[in-house]
This record gives sequence, structure tokens and C-alpha cells, in this order.
Amino acid sequence: MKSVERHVSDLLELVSVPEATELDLLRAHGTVLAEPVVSTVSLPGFDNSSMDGYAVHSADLDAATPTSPVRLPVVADIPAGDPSPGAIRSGLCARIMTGAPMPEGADAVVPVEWTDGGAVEVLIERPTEPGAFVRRRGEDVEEGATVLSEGALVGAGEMGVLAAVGRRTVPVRPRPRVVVLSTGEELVEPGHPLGPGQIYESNSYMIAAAAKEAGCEVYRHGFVGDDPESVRDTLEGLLVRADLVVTTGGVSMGAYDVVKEVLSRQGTVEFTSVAVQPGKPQGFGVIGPDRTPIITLPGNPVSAFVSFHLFVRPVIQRLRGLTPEPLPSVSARLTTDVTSPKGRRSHLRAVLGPEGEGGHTVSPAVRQGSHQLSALADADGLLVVPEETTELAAGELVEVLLLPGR
Ligand SMILES: Nc1nc2c(c(=O)[nH]1)N[C@H]1C(S)=C(S)[C@@H](COP(=O)(O)OP(=O)(O)OC[C@H]3O[C@@H](n4cnc5c(N)ncnc54)[C@H](O)[C@@H]3O)O[C@H]1N2
Ligand code: MOO
Repeated sequence: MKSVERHVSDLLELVSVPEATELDLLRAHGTVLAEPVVSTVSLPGFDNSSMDGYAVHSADLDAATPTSPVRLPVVADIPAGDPSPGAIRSGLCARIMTGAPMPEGADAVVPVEWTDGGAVEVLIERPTEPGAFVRRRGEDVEEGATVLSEGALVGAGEMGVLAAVGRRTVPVRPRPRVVVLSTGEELVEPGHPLGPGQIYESNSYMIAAAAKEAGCEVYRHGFVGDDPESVRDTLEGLLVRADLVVTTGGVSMGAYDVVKEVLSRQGTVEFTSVAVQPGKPQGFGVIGPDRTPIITLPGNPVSAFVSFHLFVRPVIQRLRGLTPEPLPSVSARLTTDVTSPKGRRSHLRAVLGPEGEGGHTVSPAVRQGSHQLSALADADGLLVVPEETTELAAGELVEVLLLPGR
């Protein structure tokens, strides 16, 4: 059987880092920068007040005390956005608001709390020093400085920086468009009545959500039955929307394993067994005139979920312009004995205990079948049992892959 690492590297061969494109700021959220961003402005763009108070000549207040306050005439009122705050001569002051430009001549701001708050003249009870409560032009970002590096993921903080330096558009690798399709004659859309032998379709919802969480734009087509022609036609129709197609179901050894049947004929998709549990039957390749990458996951829901995180996630990372990496992991001490099939690397859904003196503990879920979805809701990690290990005892240290968002 093929190793997990070999399968990941084969999958990564399917895709390359996409071309950069210039996106509007709003649409750039969650994308990766294709070039460094250099600021064309200084931040702040002008000296301004960091407090609501009075712009003063600091030397005028050298003698100010609570018992002998200094009295200054207030000769101007400067709100934020004032285009021409004028100049203040020594012996006078201006009322000024947070963010308002400093008037020429003034070298400090006295917060309103240190005064009597007068609008015509003001009593100030304590001295100050040059530069007090003044935010200097360029003290945050100098014009011409690089504010974000190539490869930066545009999250909330980066969005703030981009907007603050006035960028309307940014060169990025756009979010990959992932199409999700499930197959199976037994499937019924949630919310509709079930007939005999039928089950609710859950994989496309789960995989679409996982792809969205991984930073993709997702089109969940839902599902098709086991008729080869409709599977082929549906896939063809979906290609126009896809940078990557992910299917579930129909890839093992059954008489109606339609994905395998349809795609094997094309000669560009390979079906293989990976030494992993769950998730053994896997397919990958390219389809259609543009050679769109496709990854076909097994239909058992837990197999599809685990395969997504082991195999699809790194491909998405490359498509986003990120460095493909396995899920982060911690080592933790088992709370119970576990067993695992020889020759396959097992991934057991598990709950991590709080970090104590001896590190984390980890408890595998009781129900570990590939069809047993329930523990997915609680699991925060996948406990890894290496290929050649068939038993582990309580107290042993194991690697736990951390599921995103937990
Ligand atoms: N003779 C063999 N049988 C099987 C083998 C094998 O090696 N030899 N492998 C088993 C393993 S391991 C897996 S995993 C599954 C994978 O099967 P398929 O990918 O062909 O998936 P299906 O047969 O279509 O479905 C399997 C299972 O999952 C349910 N399912 C499928 N799609 C969905 C969906 N969208 N939502 C919810 N549930 C779904 C389906 O009803 C089946 O119960 O094959 C084993 N068999
Ligand atoms: O590999 Mo299957 O994916 O065990 O259930």
C-alpha cells in the first residue's frame, strides 16, 4: 500500500501556485499576498492630538500648579478633520480633539481632565513637556515602508493595515474555487423523508464546510446517484466553476462504485490504496479540457473527513499560495489502551485533556467506525497510531493532530 507521505506528494504534483490577481480590498480577505505592500503614505499622515484637550506651548505651563493654575485664552477650536488649524502663538491655546491636526506653534496637548474645561479661557493645573500627547507624523509607518510581506495571509489585522495605508486593490492569490460532489443512490437531502435503505447525505455538507474553513470559495453541488452517465455529465458541467473538484463515495471495490468506474475510463485519474485508517481507497488526477485537478475521497463519512484533512488540505494550501503543511500536532499521554490494524496509520478521533504537569492527556472516542460520525462533533484531534504499531497502552505518549478551529 502507498504511504501517506507519498500520496500527499503525488497530490501536490496536481497543482501549482496560481497566478496573482488584483482584487478589491473587500474581496482580499482570506487571500495570500502575491507581492509586498509598500505604503505610499505616512501613518499618522500629520502630527495630531492623542487626547481631547488643549494644544499649548508647553513652556507656557512651566509654573502651573493646582494652587496656582495658568490661565490661557482659548483662541480656536480644532475638531478632527480640520483642514487648516492655523497657528497658536505663545500665551494662547486651542481646544483640540483626539485625531485633530496640531496647530502650528503648539508643541503639546493638555488633556481636558487636567483643566477646568473652559471654552473661552482655560485654567491648567500642571506643567507638561514638549511632545506630550502628540502623535507624530510617520511614527507608525514611514512613507515608502513595507507594511506587509509577500505571502502574508490577509486576516483582520492585515485588512486594517491595507485600508489604513489607503489601498483599494491588492495583488493576491485568490481563494481557490472548490466544487464538492457526493455520489450514492441511497442518499437523501436532509429535511426530506427517508425511504427504506436510504440515508441522509452528509458528506458534501461536511467537506464543503471543511474546504470553506480551509480558505476556499466552495460550490457544494450536493449529490448524484450511481448512474455513470449522470456522474460524468454532472462532473463535466461543474468544471467551469472549479480549480479543484472533491468527490466522496464510489471509489472502493463495489459493483456500483461509479466514480471509480467513470474516471478510470478517462485514463487521467488513478485509484489507489493508501496505508491509512480510515481513508484507504483514494483517487486523484485531472479531468476535462483544462485538466482540472480532482480528488476522490471514500464515501464513509469519517473516512472522507480524515482524508480531507490529510490529503485535500495540503493541496488547498498550495492553491492558496501557502506552504503545504500537515496539521499541527502535540504529543499527549493516552488515557486508555488502543488497538490498530497492522500496516495502516490509524487516525482515531480523540479529545485532548487540559495541559497538566505531564503535558496533555488524550482520550480516543469510544465509537471509531468509519461510518460512526457522532464523535466528529466532539473530537479536537486525530490520535495517530503508526503503521507498524498494533497496540498502545494507557500512559504511552502519542502524536495528536490538532483539528482546525478547535
Ligand atoms: N470489498 C471491499 N469493500 C470495501 C473496501 C474494500 O477494500 N473492499 N473498502 C472499504 C473502505 S475502507 C471504505 S472507506 C469504503 C469506501 O467506499 P466508497 O468510497 O465506494 O463509498 P460508498 O460505497 O459510496 O459509501 C460507503 C459508505 O458511506 C456512505 N456514504 C457514502 N456517501 C455518503 C454521503 N454523501 N453522506 C453520507 N454517507 C455516505 C454509504 O452509504 C456507505 O455506507 O468501502 C469499503 N468497502
Ligand atoms: O478506509 Mo475505510 O476509509 O476504513 O473506512
